[in-house]
Formats: sequence, structure tokens, C-alpha cells
Amino acid sequence: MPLSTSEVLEAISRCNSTGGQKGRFWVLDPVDGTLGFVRGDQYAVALALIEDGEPVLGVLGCPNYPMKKEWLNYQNGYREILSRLTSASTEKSWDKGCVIYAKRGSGRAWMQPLVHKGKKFVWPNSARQIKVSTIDNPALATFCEPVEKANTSHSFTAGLAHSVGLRNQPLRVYSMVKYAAIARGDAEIMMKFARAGYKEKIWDHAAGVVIIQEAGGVVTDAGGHPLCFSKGMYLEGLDRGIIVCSGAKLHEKIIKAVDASWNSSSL
Ligand SMILES: Nc1ncnc2c1ncn2[C@@H]1O[C@H](COP(=O)(O)O)[C@@H](OP(=O)(O)O)[C@H]1O
Ligand SMILES: [Mg+2]
Repeated sequence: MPLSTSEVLEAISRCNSTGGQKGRFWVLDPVDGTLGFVRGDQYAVALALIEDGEPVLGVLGCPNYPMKKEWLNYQNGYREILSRLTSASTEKSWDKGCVIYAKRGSGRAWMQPLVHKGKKFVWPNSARQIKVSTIDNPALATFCEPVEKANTSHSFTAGLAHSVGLRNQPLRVYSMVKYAAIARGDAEIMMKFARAGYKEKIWDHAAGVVIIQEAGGVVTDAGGHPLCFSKGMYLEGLDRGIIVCSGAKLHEKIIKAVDASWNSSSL
């Protein structure tokens, strides 16, 4: 039986899990990419179920995911394009927003439109399976990274991109929509190198990790180790940064490039 609004709110307010290696709990980031949200750009509603320290279910609601991948890019003026389109008579046909989800071990990740134009949604309806990109040539690959300079080192990733042979400009996107973009095959790589001392939170990654893995991709820290969701609210022991790739070949190249350039970086 579905829960009422007040029952859902009551359940959310309990929020008493401290995480850890045992047990089952939900991780919710109600607005991931707060800056993207307030700027009318990309943001995500991210939900994951963690069982015995492993994310087993991931759901990403991406209300502003655009029709064209290029419009994800903050610097391409997505907001301006969007406002021009929505102010014109095309508003009704503007098709944006999706929900992406996956269950661990199923080998499948799914995407469906966020809005069903009044139709009752009976799964699978218009849900379709998504897979990561098959591009493994760095010259053809696109990498994503946070928009905010404060959240990652753009100069370090520019150096990595150069040494690996990535030629495309980075796709700078707010929030876990970056994970969604890779799961959908709209980009091949995500890199995030936060400043020393910043501790990544489990709710900023858990849903994305399940979705990427089930869509055929790889998520590790910069040492090539899986992210650890069993030590409470932080990704404890994270080695330098987070690397998400559509496949093992690109992933290996990035990890090697990080090792080669880390000591001479100022991070
Ligand atoms: N100084 C910092 N370095 C790295 N990440 C940070 C940060 N400050 C905040 N963040 C995290 O980065 C998330 C946004 O991701 P991105 O930079 O990829 O758009 C924020 O999620 P919220 O917006 O939910 O707080 C926040 O958890
Ligand atoms: Mg967040």
C-alpha cells in the first residue's frame, strides 16, 4: 500500500542510521547539485539503498536532462537555449527530464521520461534499457567534471586529459547528472579531484555507482579501488579522486595518467 505524504515525511525525519558495515538503509540526496538547481541548470534527486555496506539499488531523477547532450554543458549556455525554446511556442513539445535506475547484479540499467503527460505509468511502458558508450578511443571520448572550481581541480584534469589524448572540451555539469550522462552513453569519463581534506559523502555517489556498474561502466577512486560505502557518511579511505569510465580501457589509461602526474601536481 502506498504511504501517505505525512508517513513519508515522518519516515524521512527519523534519519537515525549512522551507516556502517551491517544492515540496510536508504541514502537520499533530495537536491544534489544545489547550485545547479538554483541556477535553473542541472541537478538530481538521488536515492540509493545500501545493504551491508554495498549500494544495491540506485535511482537518479534528473528533471532538467536535455534532449541533446551538448546542452548539458553549463558553458554552452544551456539555460539560454532552454529559455529561448521554452518562451517560444515549442514549450509543449520540450522533452526534458528523465529517471534512471538500476538494481545491483541485474546487469541492466533503465531510463524513463520523468513526465508521462497524464498517462498512468505501468512499468516498463516507455522505460528503456541504457548502456554506456562503446567509445574507447580517447580522441573521441568526452569527459565530464563539476562546474564549480571549488569542487574539483580543473587544471589537474586538463593535464590528465592532455596526457591521455582526450581532445574534446570537458562537459561541465552540476551534480550526479554526470553519472547519468555516462550511463546513457552521452559521455565516457567523469573525473573529480576535490581539494585535500574534503571528504566525499556517500549520498553524492551511491546511486550513481550502481547505475554505472549495471550499465556496463566502472567507478573507482584514483587508485583503482572501489568506493567504500561501509564506514558511515563519508567515502572513507578515498584515494585522491573519483574516476568513472564507460569501459576498462579508458579507465586504465586515466589511472596511469593520475599516477604519472600526481607528484608534480599541487593537490
Ligand atoms: N569543496 C567541495 N569539494 C568537493 N565537493 C564538494 C565541495 N563542496 C560541496 N561538494 C559536493 O559536491 C556536490 C555537487 O557536485 P558537483 O560539484 O559535481 O556539482 C555537492 O552536492 P550538493 O549540491 O547536494 O550539496 C556537495 O556534496
Ligand atoms: Mg549532493
